[in-house]
This record gives sequence, structure tokens and C-alpha cells, in this order.
Amino acid sequence: MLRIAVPNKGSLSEPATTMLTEAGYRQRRDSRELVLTDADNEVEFFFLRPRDIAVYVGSGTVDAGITGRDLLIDSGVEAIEHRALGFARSSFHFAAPASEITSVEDLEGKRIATSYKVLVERHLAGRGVTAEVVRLDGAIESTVQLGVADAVADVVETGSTLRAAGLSTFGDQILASEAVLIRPLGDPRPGFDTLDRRIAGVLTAREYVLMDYDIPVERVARAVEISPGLESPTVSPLHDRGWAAVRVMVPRRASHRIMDELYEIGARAILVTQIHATRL
Ligand SMILES: Nc1ncnc2c1ncn2[C@@H]1O[C@H](COP(=O)(O)OP(=O)(O)OP(=O)(O)O)[C@@H](O)[C@H]1O
Ligand SMILES: O=P(O)(O)OC[C@H]1O[C@H](OP(=O)(O)OP(=O)(O)O)[C@H](O)[C@@H]1O
Ligand SMILES: [Mg+2]
Repeated sequence: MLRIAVPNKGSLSEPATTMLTEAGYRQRRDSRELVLTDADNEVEFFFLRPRDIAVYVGSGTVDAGITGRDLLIDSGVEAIEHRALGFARSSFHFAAPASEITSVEDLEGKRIATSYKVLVERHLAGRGVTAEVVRLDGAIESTVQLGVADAVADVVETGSTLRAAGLSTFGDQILASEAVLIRPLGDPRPGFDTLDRRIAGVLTAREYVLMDYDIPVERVARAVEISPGLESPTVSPLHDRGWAAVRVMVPRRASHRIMDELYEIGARAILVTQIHATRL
């Protein structure tokens, strides 16, 4: 059985479970369940703290895991980031009261509060800045007001927590993070490729839609330029010999622009349908 670590709490938990459900796996119904065996798919899920997942994967205790890129780096563990999963996107920044500290160099000799000590220390070392990094579990934005730190380094999603605390980001983004599928160093364990292919299938199904349209035969070449598909569109003859039917995958985000352009060149009966699952 392939052993897979899944976040049991926090921002990663629900979207990770949703992704695995869409990939055809059983998932827990009760958030108190810690282990779940999916015998049909020969996998075992362990619901663990997001921060601990990199450690279990790094040591080879489990064969795969879902965690955040920032948490993986902060764990200091060596594991392979195998695939980015497109959810729990965040950006990691320094912040301080506006005007007091405005560059990374200004952090020299200062106190920085963060939940991501390793990540921050590595970044500071890379910039040649020496500062005291204070590790705390959460509510990092309050530390400046409490006099525990001069600046913070934290996850920023919408920025509203920073604003509410009167802090502004400065310097370059330290890291762009999102959920990632990770595995231990070395060759993937048996069964890992199936998990990965299923997850890749979910990502494609989320990113693409299926488009069908009819087009006069002499405009097929132009239409295929507008909607080239992943490899090559399927073009079938219609009963009316002057027309062809085209079926093609298009990026969801571009689907309305593509429909407009196809309509302009004479395509009709343009239909878009949702893709539920794929294996490419
Ligand atoms: N608004 C957000 N707050 C915190 N983490 C976020 C946010 N958006 C995305 N993430 C990502 O989620 C992961 C953090 O998950 P984790 O469960 O450790 O913290 P959390 O979501 O803040 O939960 P909690 O603080 O309740 O334990 C990181 O990879 C982080 O980049
Ligand atoms: O940019 P925003 O959209 O405001 O989101 C970012 C905030 O969300 C997280 O805190 P969380 O709510 O997890 O509380 P915590 O600090 O106790 O972990 C994170 O640590 C930031 O404080
Ligand atoms: Mg948090």
C-alpha cells in the first residue's frame, strides 16, 4: 500500500481532501479520523499536521505527502517537490510599521518574528544580514505592537491581516508558495506514479474545458489556429458536406475569448462542457 500524508488542519486541509476525492480516492468524513485505508486503490492516508508532513516524507516514513512549499523549505528536510498543486497560494514577505524599516538591509541587528525560522534565516544569510529571528506559532502580526519584535516575516494572502496591524511589506517577496505533492529522495515508490497521474488528471480537468463547434470546411484551418488544443483537434465531417465539427480542449480562462474569435470567423453551435476527469 502506498502511504500518503494529508494535511489534517488549516488552509491546506480541505482543498487537499477535495483534490484527492476528485482523483477517485476515499477521504475521511470525520475530521477526527487519523488514518484511512482505501483498499480498492491500495493506498493508506495519514492525516497529519501540515508542518510535520515534510518530516515524515523526508524520513521515508510515508511515500508521498501534500504540504506547502514554504513548510517544506522551513522543515529543512530534503524531499522532492514533485508537482505544484495550484491551491493554498500565498506569498511570504517581511513587514514592519511603514517608514521605520524599508529594506532588508535595515533589518541588521533587529528582531524578526516569524513561524518560518529556517526559511527566514536562510534568506537573511543569502543577503548577508544578521538579525535575531524569534520563532512563534501564530498571530505574528501582533508581535511588533507587543514589543517582541521590530519586524515580522509571514504568509500574506489578501494582506488584510497586515493592514489591520498597521504593517507594510518591504523588500522583495521571499517566496511564492502553494500546495505541493512531495516524495522522498530516490526513485518513486511503487504506486506513486498512479497517484501522480491521477492528480495530474485533476489539474488538467480543472484547467481545461471541452469545446465543440461547427465550422464551414474552408475555415477549419483558421479555426484550428484559434483553438489548437493540447495536441490536435478532432475534426469530423457533418452530414452537410460543406461543414465540419471540431472537438478540442481549451484553457478554461481563455474559453470566452476563443468562442468570440471562432464566432467571428463563422463557427456556430459552439458548446463548452466541463471535463470531470482526464489521463493525458
Ligand atoms: N491565509 C493563509 N494563512 C496561512 N497559510 C496560508 C494562507 N493561504 C495559504 N496558506 C498556506 O497554507 C500553509 C499553512 O498551513 P497551516 O495549516 O500550517 O497554517 P494555517 O492555514 O495558518 O492554519 P492554522 O494557523 O489554523 O494552524 C502554508 O503553505 C501557507 O503558505
Ligand atoms: O493576508 P491575509 O489574507 O490576511 O492572510 C494571512 C494571514 O493568515 C494567516 O494567519 P492565520 O489566520 O492562520 O492565523 P495564525 O497567525 O494564528 O496562524 C497568516 O499567518 C497571516 O497572518
Ligand atoms: Mg496560521
